[in-house]
Amino acid sequence: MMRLTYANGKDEYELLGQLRDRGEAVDKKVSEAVAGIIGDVRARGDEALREYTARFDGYCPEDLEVSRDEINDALSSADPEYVQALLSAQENITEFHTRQKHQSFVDMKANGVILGQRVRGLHRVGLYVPGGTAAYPSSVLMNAIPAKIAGVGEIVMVTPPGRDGKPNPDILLAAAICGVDRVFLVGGAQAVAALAFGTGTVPRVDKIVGPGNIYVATAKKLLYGTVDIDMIAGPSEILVMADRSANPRYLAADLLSQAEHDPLASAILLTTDEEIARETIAELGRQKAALSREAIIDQSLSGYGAAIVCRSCSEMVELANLIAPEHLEVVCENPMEYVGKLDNAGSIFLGQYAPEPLGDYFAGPNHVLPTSGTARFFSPLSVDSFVKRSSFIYYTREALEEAKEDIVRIANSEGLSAHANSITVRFDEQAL
Ligand SMILES: NC(=O)c1ccc[n+]([C@@H]2O[C@H](COP(=O)([O-])OP(=O)(O)OC[C@H]3O[C@@H](n4cnc5c(N)ncnc54)[C@H](O)[C@@H]3O)[C@@H](O)[C@H]2O)c1
Ligand SMILES: N[C@H](CO)Cc1c[nH]c[nH+]1
Ligand SMILES: [Zn+2]
Repeated sequence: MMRLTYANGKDEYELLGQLRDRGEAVDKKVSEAVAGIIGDVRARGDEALREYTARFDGYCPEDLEVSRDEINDALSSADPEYVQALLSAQENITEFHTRQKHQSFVDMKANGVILGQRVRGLHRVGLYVPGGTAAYPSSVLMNAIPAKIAGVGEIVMVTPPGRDGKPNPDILLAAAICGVDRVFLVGGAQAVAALAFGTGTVPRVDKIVGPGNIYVATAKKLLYGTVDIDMIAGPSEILVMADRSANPRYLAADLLSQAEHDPLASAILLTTDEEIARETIAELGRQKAALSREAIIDQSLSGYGAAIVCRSCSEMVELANLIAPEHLEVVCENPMEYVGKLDNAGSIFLGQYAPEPLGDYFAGPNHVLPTSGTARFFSPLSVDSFVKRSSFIYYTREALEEAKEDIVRIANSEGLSAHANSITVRFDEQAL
């Protein structure tokens, strides 16, 4: 295995370690500050929420909730072609996620026993949408659509106000399209705390989803348990596997698409062909100079980028499974052959015409994916992320009597005589 660097000189395994650490960076100072904000919002509710909004966002709107009229206006005043693009994306995302839906079931056995599982949407979910340049309408779709399909009772969105105290119109538009129920202009750790505890204004939710900066992510981590959370999404990642059939121009474009997200984003090329590696590196230089986010791209490529020349396709597969990337492109001949071998990736893009941004915006699968190597054990955001299951059991007297001895034996082996008694009391007058 040989490594051609975009800009630095680390070996493959040092790079892997760094990719994981990015997602785990816990800043003690930030944790302390966030714990303080959480405690304050819990104790003082809206008063604290307003104070932090004014301090961190520079302005606190009189009414923290965006009115229904304002949400509807975002839809009526938007560019119709943009609305149509979002509606087309919505259709694909809805179709894909509908396939994920699990039904409740009831199993009625011949002896009168009834067993079942009820699947229901969470009652109320909070959707965090970042402010600033990373406010992505597409992320509103990716969070709200599976929540709707799951049957969530109410979707409450929070997003920081802009410096003018107003919401981002594209975010409001996406909220209107997806049927988000309520929108509040609050952000940061204080918004997460408000959703977790409820304040006079912001209602308490069962689960908080959506990405955010270090303050938001730390608040979600600290409040997990008080409220459920989706995941802590770290900086974006793309890993591309390419053989000699690949086009370096496309490879570079796809790597840059994720590098532009964040200075901590990672863009790595694995290839069996040294010439492809060299040409892709040349293309990266040429294309990035023409893009608007060159400074971010430079930091991302030099910090967490690499082109690695592998001895074989199976070595590429081995390395891909080790890295467990958020996005994995397979730009090889017969890409379908790889699907069953790639165990650790958030989302896999197959062939020359499935570039990563297709998944970010349009194809249908979710773009909220595990990062920093957590694709080893986490899955993409899905309808399952928004449901709760309860099982139920009905037994007849006869069925319980038949099971009695087995249950009592197991209870006694655990030394739990009250458990055993709860069974025998129903059949034995002499029991307690
Ligand atoms: N993985 C994904 O899919 C994805 C998508 C979109 C955005 N993101 C990430 O979301 C993040 C967005 O960050 P952002 O800052 O633009 O928006 P944000 O909404 O996450 O954070 C803004 C809030 O941070 C708080 N804050 C700022 N400085 C603070 C301080 N000193 N102390 C306490 N609180 C403070 C403020 O309350 C402010 O409202 C980026 O890191 C981006 O990479 C990830
Ligand atoms: N690629 C991002 C997740 O890593 C999601 C996104 C939103 N908009 C564009 N891209
Ligand atoms: Zn993206």
